[in-house]
Amino acid sequence: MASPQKKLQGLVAATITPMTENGEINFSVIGQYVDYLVKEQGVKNIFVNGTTGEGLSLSISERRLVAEEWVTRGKNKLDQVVIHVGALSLKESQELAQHAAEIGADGIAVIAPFFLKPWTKDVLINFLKEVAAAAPALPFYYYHIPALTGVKIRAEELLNGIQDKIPTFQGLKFSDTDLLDFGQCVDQNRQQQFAFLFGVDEQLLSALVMGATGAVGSTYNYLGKKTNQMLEAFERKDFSLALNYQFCIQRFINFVVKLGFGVSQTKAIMTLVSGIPMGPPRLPLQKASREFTENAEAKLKSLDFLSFTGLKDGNLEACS
Ligand SMILES: CC(=O)N[C@@H]([C@@H](O)[C@H](O)[C@H](O)CO)[C@@H](O)CC(=O)C(=O)O
Repeated sequence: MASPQKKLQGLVAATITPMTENGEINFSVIGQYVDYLVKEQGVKNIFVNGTTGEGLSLSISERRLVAEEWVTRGKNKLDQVVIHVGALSLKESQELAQHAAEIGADGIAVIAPFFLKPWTKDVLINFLKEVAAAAPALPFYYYHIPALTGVKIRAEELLNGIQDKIPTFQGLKFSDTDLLDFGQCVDQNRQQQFAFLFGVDEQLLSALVMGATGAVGSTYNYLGKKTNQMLEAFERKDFSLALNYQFCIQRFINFVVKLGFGVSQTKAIMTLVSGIPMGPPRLPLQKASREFTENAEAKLKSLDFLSFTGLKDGNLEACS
């Protein structure tokens, strides 16, 4: 089992769950997917069964199998595999947490239950604590994504004294645009060694300034290399170059957001960029349209984000 002291940092790809055309999980491409992330994108951490992975649309047995496959295929290749084990049922969440520990995952993350919701910090902490206790040797991350869960308890409030209640608490995955809340999470916990993982890829540079120690996101599946260049520029304090990279990434995200962007579109883009078939999403999501994919491809080419395009000369938007 992985050491709880190993801090999760840098880019973490929120993995897609590959599916076949008839909606079954396509386990056969996960090994290839690991190699692609490591070799082509320079991304060595993954976040499995989260939003991008359609974790809440999978059955519990599917989630167990997907987690197992990523851990097995990632062995000696990936640095860390974090499994999202959030569920509406505390029992299911605990089962998944225990399973993650058994298979040798490096950490677990949990979202707030979003149907019958916790309305106060203390109730949410009690839920998270019960899940974390099912995997007492695994680092625990709270996955804050209020726009999707509808649970608006501020992360700053939640983090106040959290390690007294959840000794394995190791960090926050913050998928929200409230940089006041995020900044205060960092500022008020400077004495702790928490990981502060930002989850809004198009705003990562601002979060780095606020003290983010890493990032979890869908675009790191196919823009990991570009984003790593931004992280390197930031690390070297070349802020102007870092901003160039962020703007370039924003140009792409802004473009696809206007077309309608979500998990289905992420699957289509990843298939296009990596050549690995990600398949359709599961209902209630709908497959991305052909028109979306064609437009996204043209934009990727114009930004020189597709390594095989060879269009450099004509490419006005390409980043430095
Ligand atoms: C709402 C959503 O899906 N947000 C993404 C972002 O990576 C997002 O796709 C990106 O910032 C583009 O908007 C991640 O925060 C989700 C994520 O990390 C996950 O799949 O668990």
